[in-house]
Order: sequence, then structure tokens, then C-alpha cells
Amino acid sequence: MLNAKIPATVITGFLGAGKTTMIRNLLQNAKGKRIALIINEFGDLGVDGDVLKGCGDETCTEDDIVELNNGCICCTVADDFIPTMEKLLERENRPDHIIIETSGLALPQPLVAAFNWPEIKTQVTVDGVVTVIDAAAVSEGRFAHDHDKLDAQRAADEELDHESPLEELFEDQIRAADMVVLNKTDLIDTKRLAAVKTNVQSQTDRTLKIISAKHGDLPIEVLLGMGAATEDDIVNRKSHHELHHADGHEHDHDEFESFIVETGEIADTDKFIAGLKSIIADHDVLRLKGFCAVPGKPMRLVVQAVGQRIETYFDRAWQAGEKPSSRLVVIGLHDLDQTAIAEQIKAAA
Ligand SMILES: Nc1nc2c(ncn2[C@@H]2O[C@H](COP(=O)(O)OP(=O)(O)OP(=O)(O)O)[C@@H](O)[C@H]2O)c(=O)[nH]1
Repeated sequence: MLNAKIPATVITGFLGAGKTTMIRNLLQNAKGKRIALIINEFGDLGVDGDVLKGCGDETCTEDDIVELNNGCICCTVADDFIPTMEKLLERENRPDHIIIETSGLALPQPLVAAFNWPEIKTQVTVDGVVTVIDAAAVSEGRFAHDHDKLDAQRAADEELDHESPLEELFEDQIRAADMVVLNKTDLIDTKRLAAVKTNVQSQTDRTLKIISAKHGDLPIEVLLGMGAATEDDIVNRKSHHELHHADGHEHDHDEFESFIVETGEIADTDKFIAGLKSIIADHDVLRLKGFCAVPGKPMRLVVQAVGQRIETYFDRAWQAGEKPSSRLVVIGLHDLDQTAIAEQIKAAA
């Protein structure tokens, strides 16, 4: 149909919930739909984009993938997101569908609200906001606040009006959702999954569409084509930040930080993983990911850590002109001891 708006799906969810994995599955099952991807990552190593490049060859070429690594997309709407969308829409070969992966720390609300900007409102609509949840992490209480600690902080600081940053993000990302994917169901039993579902639904008065998945493996018909036009309803899905700072106070991410550690080749992967596990536990690292070089191996090793769960696999050969190296992005709450973490990672390699 001429002049029909292009549908855009926003995929959000906390660090390591499985957004990139779900998108990878989706691209592989795109059934000829031409998809453009906008990927926003916290920590400027570009791991997600790199993992996705090449996995949907016919329906989503490298040219269709735009990486926005200049901070969280919710804070760079005017400078990054709108110009990127405008460029996409100017293309001769316009996509059938746009998928936007937010960083794990992004608030979806400002991004969805941007679809009401005149520059893009007439051409694109939000097909739906899909929030991916690490059901195992929720069940382990990762996003529940420590009541005793919070009460102590409140006693010390009467101004303190918000919950833990992790809990707030968890709630805000659910409040924005049209659909919630309870992912990583391979890691928890049905009883605990039912409790997670109840917890998720309790975050909003709207009845959410909640589905379960392993490795984000869901049919494209389930994820795309919701026709929700979420931009029309986003004012009713306010984030904690919007509710607490109606005065226009800027939202920022200074409760979180990320940095990159470069280390040598990884001679003993098992020893390295064991080392990473204790670093993650000692320093309360939320997310660690990157690519490593292994002596004598032509392939690069992908390292993905979410809490204490670490996955490694070789994804592709180092390419011509690419120097095999080991680089990891480390993400945690503010005040990470960057020097100690970097030293310990180098010692574990
Ligand atoms: N066991 C298990 N692991 C999963 C599942 N889905 C994803 N993972 C793993 O979880 C890790 C993080 O997955 P990603 O898809 O990179 O998560 P993400 O949400 O894109 O992460 P960020 O972009 O860093 O926020 C990877 O090691 C995945 O292989 C699942 O259903 N079960």
C-alpha cells in the first residue's frame, strides 16, 4: 500500500536478558521480510552488532544494521535516533520492518515518544514494544531491592525518592511493554516461572501479553505485526523518572558505568572463565562480554557473562586486516573498581 507507515518494533529488556539472541533468531526466520536493525548498546565495543552481522544475510545485510553506541538511546533521541531514522526513511529501498534493540539500561518511554516527532510520525509507527526478561535472574531476586539496605539509605537521605536502579529499570521496561517475553525458561521450573509471570503482570494495571521462550526462539508472527501504535499510548506508561521529575530534569545513567579491558591471548579458557566468575562475584559485575584471541586458533572466542552464567563459543575466523585481540566490556553499578577489575582480568588470562 502506498504511503503505509513502516512498522517498528522496539525490543528492550535488561542487560543480558537475551535481546540480541532473540533478534538473531528472528532474522534467521524473516521469511523474505526486509528488516532494518537499529542497535543501541551500553559500552562502546559493538558486540551486539558484531554478533548480528551476517546472520540474516538476505533479509538484513550489513548495510541494514545501524549501531548507535553513543550512549543510551533514550538520552540521544534528538542527536542520534531521529537522524538515523530519517536516513533510513530516505533510502530508495525502504525496509518492510524496523527493529530497534535498546541498550539494557535504556528507558523505552523517551524512544517510543520520539515516534510522535513530526519528522517521522507520518512515516513510521511503533508496531509494539517487546520487553525481554531473564526469567531466571528475576526468580533469583536480581531485581528485587534489598529492603533493609534501602531503608537504611532512606534514613540517611530523606530526599531519596527512588528504588534501586535495577528495580526501577525492571519496572519501567515492563510498564512500556505491549508484550513481555519471559526468556531463559530452560533455567527455571514451571512453579518459579509462574511466580515470575505474576510479578511481571503486577508491575502494570494494563493486561500484558506474556509469553515464555528459550533462547528467544519465537515465530516471527508472534513478535512482529502487533499493530499496537504504542506511540499513541506512551503518555500512559510513564517511567519512574517521568513520574518523579515532571519538571523536565534530565534522565541520565550515572548509576551505571562501563569500561573496556584489553588483555592478552587466552591460553586456558577454563581457567579464564573461573577467574571471570570470581571477579564478577567480588565486584558485583552486571554484564561482561567481548571477543578473545586464543593461541593457535584462527577463530575468535565470544565471551558472554550475565551474572555467574558464562558462555563461550567460537563464532567466526579473524578476518584479513583484523588483529586477533582480547577485548571485553565490563558493566556494573557506579563505583566499579576499574583498576582492580582490569588487573584481575589480565591475571586470569
Ligand atoms: N540458558 C539460556 N541462555 C540464554 C537464553 N537466551 C540468551 N541466553 C544467553 O544469555 C547471554 C546474553 O544474551 P544476549 O542475547 O546477548 O542478551 P542481550 O539482552 O542482548 O544483552 P545486552 O545487549 O548486553 O543487554 C548469552 O550468553 C546468550 O547465549 C536462554 O533462553 N537460555
